[in-house]
Amino acid sequence: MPHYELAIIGSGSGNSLITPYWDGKRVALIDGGVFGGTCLNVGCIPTKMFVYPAGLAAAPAEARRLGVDLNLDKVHWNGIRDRIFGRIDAISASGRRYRADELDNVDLYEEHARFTGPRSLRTDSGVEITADQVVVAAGSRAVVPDVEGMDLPQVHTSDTVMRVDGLPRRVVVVGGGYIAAEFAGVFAGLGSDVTQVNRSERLLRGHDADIAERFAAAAAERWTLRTGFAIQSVEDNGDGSVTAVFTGRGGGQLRVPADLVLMATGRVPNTDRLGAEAAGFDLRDDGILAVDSRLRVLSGGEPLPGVYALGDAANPYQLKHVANREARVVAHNLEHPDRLRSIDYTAVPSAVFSNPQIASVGLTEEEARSGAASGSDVVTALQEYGSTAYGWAMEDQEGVVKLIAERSTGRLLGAHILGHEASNLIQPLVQAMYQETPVHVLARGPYWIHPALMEVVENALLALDTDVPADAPL
Ligand SMILES: Cc1cc2nc3c(=O)[nH]c(=O)nc-3n(C[C@H](O)[C@H](O)[C@H](O)COP(=O)(O)OP(=O)(O)OC[C@H]3O[C@@H](n4cnc5c(N)ncnc54)[C@H](O)[C@@H]3O)c2cc1C
Ligand SMILES: NC(=O)c1ccc[n+]([C@@H]2O[C@H](COP(=O)([O-])OP(=O)(O)OC[C@H]3O[C@@H](n4cnc5c(N)ncnc54)[C@H](O)[C@@H]3O)[C@@H](O)[C@H]2O)c1
Repeated sequence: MPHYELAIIGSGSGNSLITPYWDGKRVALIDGGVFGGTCLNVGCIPTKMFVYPAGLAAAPAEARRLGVDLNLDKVHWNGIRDRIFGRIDAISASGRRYRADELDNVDLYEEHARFTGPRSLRTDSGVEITADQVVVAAGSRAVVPDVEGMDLPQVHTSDTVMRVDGLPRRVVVVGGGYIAAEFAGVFAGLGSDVTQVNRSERLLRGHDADIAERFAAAAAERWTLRTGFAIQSVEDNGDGSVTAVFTGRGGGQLRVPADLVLMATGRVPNTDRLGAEAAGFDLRDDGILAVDSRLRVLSGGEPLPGVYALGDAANPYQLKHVANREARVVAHNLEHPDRLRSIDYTAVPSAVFSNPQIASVGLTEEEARSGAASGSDVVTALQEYGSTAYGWAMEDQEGVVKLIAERSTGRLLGAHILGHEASNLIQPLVQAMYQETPVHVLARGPYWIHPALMEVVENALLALDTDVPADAPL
């Protein structure tokens, strides 16, 4: 039975745990899927590599508003696809080669494994592995509802949709979350006829209501959006196409013919396939492993020494920058068991890379108002991109910055941006929340470049009606 000083399940964020500290120490890296995990192979990176050219392809429509006639000649889907995966597959392969062939101290097990105890595992081929320390970095996977037609070749999840041959003419996107919004933007931008269908009336649940509503309005300008319909089945039309069939809340039926159906109906942590019970690991109701602030897995409410978890299997954010941060904490704790450090989830931002883009951090207005000691201590500001000089240059009609702050302290409680470069514009607000910089200091202390688009953030900060001390920057 091979014994290791460290065993890691998952080669996504888990791969980064093998620092030089482990040189000369025996490490097992176990992954039953493609080396490098979700973000690299089927997640953040390839999706954004499609988002960018889709934005270019959508440019003629926007340029016309500004008096520039552009024509889109052709979108070379297969060329875009092959360029993207030519780069990604090579990175995955070289990472695999490095771990499998070039590091003498690391054994790569390319198969699924389950726990038989807190620090013992069995792989599908029957190899029994024990380790002094163990990390669960097993990620999450796409789930689709149990309805007829999910096995048809035209039905995809985010795992497979980016590799299809040829740009599909008619695309149905099922769902209203991040993945649905991003792929609807990509396919619509590249020229497919997209219909997005969501079960509930509201898209992007969990986002600030003003932002979600404005996104829905903007989306409906770019593709067909239907809400209040749940997927019932996908039917094979027998001619290479399918029909996605939906049931309405009021009982009506919606039938949408398509060449491709993307199921973007959520992701679940891979903890149900880990043998977590055999190991005695505590699971939360949402299936995530229960961990303490040092990211040690809990058993009966108590941390198991030397057993850590991170990423989508251990936090509800399902974001790569959170998994990366957790990996840094776990890497430290594995190497310094006598000086454990805690994870800090202050001001975790996220972005939806659709068209338009959304970025947010902190509380929504609803959350802030329901949580404040007094509702009157919450102030908000809504600043349109179109109210700033750069917004005039862009003739922008939909971008907006929404800020939520505490009146008495000037503390920023939440920031939500919809529009061009939202994922970049939000960063000073993330910093302010993290460093607890009052909004009047952030607005009036540092200089803001004129007439950059970032002025929309400065103006939103200035518009917040917070109490400003007499000696505040002018
Ligand atoms: C389409 C899409 C777009 C995304 N875009 C973004 C984005 O723009 N920004 C962002 O921050 N996040 C994004 N995410 C989320 C991000 O990809 C994840 O949060 C992140 O990759 C999680 O990393 P991880 O290390 O926890 O898991 P993963 O990278 O999924 O790694 C887990 C690995 O464990 C393996 N594994 C699981 N169970 C076992 C087992 N029992 N035995 C052996 N191996 C096992 C799996 O094969 C997998 O390779 C996106 C996700 C998707 C699907
Ligand atoms: N840019 C990013 O950071 C990014 C991009 C993509 C994914 N992600 C991460 O991946 C996670 C998963 O993304 P997602 O979009 O799949 O999940 P999600 O939870 O955001 O959205 C799932 C959607 O599917 C709908 N749905 C669920 N079951 C359904 C059913 N039976 N019929 C019809 N609709 C149904 C839900 O109403 C919801 O709108 C996200 O939580 C996010 O953190 C992040």
